[in-house]
Amino acid sequence: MLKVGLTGGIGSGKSAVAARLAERGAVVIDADRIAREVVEPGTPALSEIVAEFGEAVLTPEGKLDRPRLGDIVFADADRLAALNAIVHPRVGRRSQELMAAADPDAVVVYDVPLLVENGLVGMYDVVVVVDVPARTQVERLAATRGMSEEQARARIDAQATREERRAAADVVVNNSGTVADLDTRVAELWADLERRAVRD
Ligand SMILES: CC(C)(COP(=O)(O)OP(=O)(O)OC[C@H]1O[C@@H](n2cnc3c(N)ncnc32)[C@H](O)[C@@H]1O)[C@@H](O)C(=O)NCCC(=O)NCCS
Ligand SMILES: Nc1ncnc2c1ncn2[C@@H]1O[C@H](COP(=O)(O)OP(=O)(O)OP(=O)(O)O)[C@@H](O)[C@H]1O
Repeated sequence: MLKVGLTGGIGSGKSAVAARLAERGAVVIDADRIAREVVEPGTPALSEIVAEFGEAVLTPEGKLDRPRLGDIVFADADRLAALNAIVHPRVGRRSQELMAAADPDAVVVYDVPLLVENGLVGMYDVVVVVDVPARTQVERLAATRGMSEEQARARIDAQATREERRAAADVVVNNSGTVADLDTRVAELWADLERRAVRD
């Protein structure tokens, strides 16, 4: 098994890269998706979040009101740390379970935004960083998720810097160009990962 940690800042294009790697045969484990699953209604994590942040972070249907909680935690580092302490250990455990269950011959890609922030670099054979300037992150988050510049900047500021991420990278995928350019970059990346998988 080749274990690949795939990371990048919010809106950098990690999921776009992960989807293209999955098409080529990689097993992709998506930390954002697991982070959603562990806070579904009825979970202990959701109860802990309500105890910490109050009923105001629930929708009338009893689900987590994600935009509301996002506005709270990305404006206050202490509150974000409190949320992370509830969610991250559960995401870590679940992702390890999925990794352990994957085909031993697979290229397994863990798509995780906070790989550098959470000190996970040493757990992977290869660390791939999807890299764009902050301005591009802001533009794409506005275009695709309707985020204001302020909301986008608050999230970017809660993450590692571009330099910190690049310093941790074995491979940097530049996603400043078009989607067609990204297809080419991912074809090169896949060839590189396959070479590494054979060597391992
Ligand atoms: C605050 C929440 C409710 C906002 O939900 P929302 O649906 O708006 O965003 P979503 O979860 O899709 O995340 C989008 C992106 O935001 C960034 N982000 C999310 N959580 C964090 C965090 N704790 N610190 C820094 N950036 C984060 C990532 O780049 C992520 O890809 C949610 O992000 C959350 O529960 N975060 C804590 C768990 C976490 O760290 N998840 C990231 C993967 S483990
Ligand atoms: N080269 C590109 N040109 C234009 N748009 C792009 C490009 N690459 C990705 N996008 C778009 O930008 C948005 C953000 O990309 P994506 O969701 O893959 O980022 P991400 O890094 O996974 O973000 P998050 O951290 O929020 O999960 C998506 O809507 C995606 O389709």
